[in-house]
Amino acid sequence: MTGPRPVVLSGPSGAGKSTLLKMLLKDYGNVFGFSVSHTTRQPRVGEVNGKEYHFVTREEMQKEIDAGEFIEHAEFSGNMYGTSKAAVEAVQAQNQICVLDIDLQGVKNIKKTDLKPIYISVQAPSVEVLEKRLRDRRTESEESLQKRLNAARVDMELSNEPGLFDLIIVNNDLQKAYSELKKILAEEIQKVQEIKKS
Ligand SMILES: Nc1nc2c(ncn2[C@@H]2O[C@H](COP(=O)(O)OP(=O)(O)O)[C@@H](O)[C@H]2O)c(=O)[nH]1
Ligand SMILES: Nc1ncnc2c1ncn2[C@@H]1O[C@H](COP(=O)(O)OP(=O)(O)O)[C@@H](O)[C@H]1O
Repeated sequence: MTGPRPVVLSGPSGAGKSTLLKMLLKDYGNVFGFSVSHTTRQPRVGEVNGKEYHFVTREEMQKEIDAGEFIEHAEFSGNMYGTSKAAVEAVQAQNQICVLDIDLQGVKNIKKTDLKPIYISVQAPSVEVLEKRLRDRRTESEESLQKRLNAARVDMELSNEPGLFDLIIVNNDLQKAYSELKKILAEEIQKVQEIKKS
């Protein structure tokens, strides 16, 4: 049996992907499972190894990439990020909808695989709003913030490419954005809930 379709959440750093994902996992904890990526960036305060990310060194990650253990990987803002085969398989083994939070390079590389997810881009209403959200989040140094804003400008432009995403959510009002997200996922959520009931 083929499991439920995975979901890709992409979009600039600070657009609200993790916030929306947390809401989904809170409301449908049994239906969705997060694909825990690997990264070489430092953990933020409150982040737990194995939960938000597998925090690894560049050497460790390169070794696993060379061993063919990754579906995709990319360099973002001076760090490596990647989705291991094991991360996706762990979620699929539970018959859950696998959610991947990946950048645009990841989206392009996932398109070359047979994963066939629903592609969703989460965008902020403007670069100015994005900058304010990132500053208020207080997770980034000034250097890291500027790198993210530069990447965001590129993301905002390239994400409009026709056919790249199934849906672009402009996250202005959080509840509205969440409703849009739930709406596009409704059919898939229902399928999983029915399987779990039977
Ligand atoms: N290609 C790819 N991108 C990833 C992966 N994991 C996270 N990212 C992206 O890396 C970027 C930075 O993520 P992070 O450092 O957590 O910062 P945040 O998005 O500001 O919370 C975001 O655009 C994520 O979507 C991955 O496994 N592969
Ligand atoms: N609609 C919104 N309005 C105001 N602030 C928001 C909204 N959505 C998210 N935020 C805040 O913006 C910051 C960035 O959101 P986050 O989910 O961390 O983004 P991402 O995961 O895309 O990097 C967080 O501090 C979050 O609480």
